[in-house]
Amino acid sequence: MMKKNESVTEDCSHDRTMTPATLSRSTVNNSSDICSLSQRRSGNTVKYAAKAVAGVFIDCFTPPEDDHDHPYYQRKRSDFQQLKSSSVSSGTSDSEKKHGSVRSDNSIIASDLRNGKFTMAQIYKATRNFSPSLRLGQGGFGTVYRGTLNDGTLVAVKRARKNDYGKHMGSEFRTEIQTLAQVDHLNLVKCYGYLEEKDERILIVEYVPNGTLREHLDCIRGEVLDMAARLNIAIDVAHAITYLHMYTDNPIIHRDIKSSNILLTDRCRAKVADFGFARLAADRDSDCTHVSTQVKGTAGYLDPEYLQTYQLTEKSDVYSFGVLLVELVTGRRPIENKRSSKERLTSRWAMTKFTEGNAKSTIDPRLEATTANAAAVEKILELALICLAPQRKNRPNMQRCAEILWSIRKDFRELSASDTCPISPSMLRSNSSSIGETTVATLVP
Ligand SMILES: Nc1ncnc2c1ncn2[C@@H]1O[C@H](COP(=O)(O)OP(=O)(O)OP(=O)(O)O)[C@@H](O)[C@H]1O
Repeated sequence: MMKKNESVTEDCSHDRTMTPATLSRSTVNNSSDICSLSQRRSGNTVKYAAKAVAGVFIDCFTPPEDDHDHPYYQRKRSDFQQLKSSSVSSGTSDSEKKHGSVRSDNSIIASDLRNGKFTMAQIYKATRNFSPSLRLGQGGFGTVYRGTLNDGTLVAVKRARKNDYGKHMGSEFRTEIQTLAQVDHLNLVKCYGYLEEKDERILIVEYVPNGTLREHLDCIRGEVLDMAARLNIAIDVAHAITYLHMYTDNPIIHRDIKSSNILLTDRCRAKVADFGFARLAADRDSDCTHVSTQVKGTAGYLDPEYLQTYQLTEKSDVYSFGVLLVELVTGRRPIENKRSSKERLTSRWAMTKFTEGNAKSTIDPRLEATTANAAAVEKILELALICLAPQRKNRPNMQRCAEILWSIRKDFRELSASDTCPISPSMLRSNSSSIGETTVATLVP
């Protein structure tokens, strides 16, 4: 029996190693983000402010530990039983047996995917031979295409890159499948099926039509997201991560929460994608509080305590979520290399401004200057501050984040309804808190 705090050291031999490709996408293993850690260390007054604030707030944010019965979260796993029980490694050579009842005309419908009754020929048909015109994007795993099934269902077909790192890509593929097979939530991208055939590895997931959150914040897609949409997105993501942490068979740590992994629907609701790095957390029922593992994630989003200790808990996702909240407020990327050194690390910059009582200077200039927006920004940054607490014990859990965001959205809606005047200067200077009983202004040196 493992003692509390004893780490579970897992076999990381299958983990993706650092490659020029992964580095160029800012996805790091270990050392490259140590640098940003030391940057964060130097002169980081925000950390100490965060620590102080988080310390005081800890009581307010101590979650009901065993509240797994929140009515919002429903478990619906039955659809995925087949997926789960299927063997990922089956059928590279025994294709005939595996795909015995594949449709002769190479057509394909959604239930075929779930039942594993499909072949590469059908995938070629659905993607028109992986037509470049259907290419949706490229990531660490490979290239993503839009596909159309015979019943009209649109799907995203993720085709693993074939290269020297095949072995590692294969492990990433399996990680993604095993994780996806467990989850079923409105705010998580659904997995429809997967296929391993010869050197092809194909994952077919729900098609989410409206690009990534990052594309929207960069204004290369759609209209500017207003504050109401940003709050909805934050809440959707909080629900998705809460589900992963609390309502799956085994808790799942996403490990790569970031704006480019948040896909948007036509109505700008969020679905969290890309479980390639996901790691099953320590079993809820065991005494173990963390898993020890090679550091993975994306620069700018990585939990400093995880970087130092290699110990992964759900609170690492909470930290990344804090970075995401700052992105939603500021519109900036977590690391902005072209800015002055004070502004390069967006979270540090925004938290410093917030604790100085100058949250207004961090607001995305594309957002309208209204009192409702200004008030929401104050409260979102306040939540970000505790999510970004250097020590995980001082961070709220995701369920608590969702609750706080509900309350921020409620206040925002009420204020918006009566919001006809632009922001008053005194409002922008105010740094008072509505989270918990305590006023942040009184805690900041
Ligand atoms: N389910 C989907 N529906 C629609 N488009 C998608 C879907 N999944 C991915 N995409 C598109 O394909 C691109 C690449 O996705 P992918 O998940 O492979 O990598 P990524 O998340 O961008 O990068 P990384 O591998 O570094 O996390 C995305 O940026 C998005 O534009």
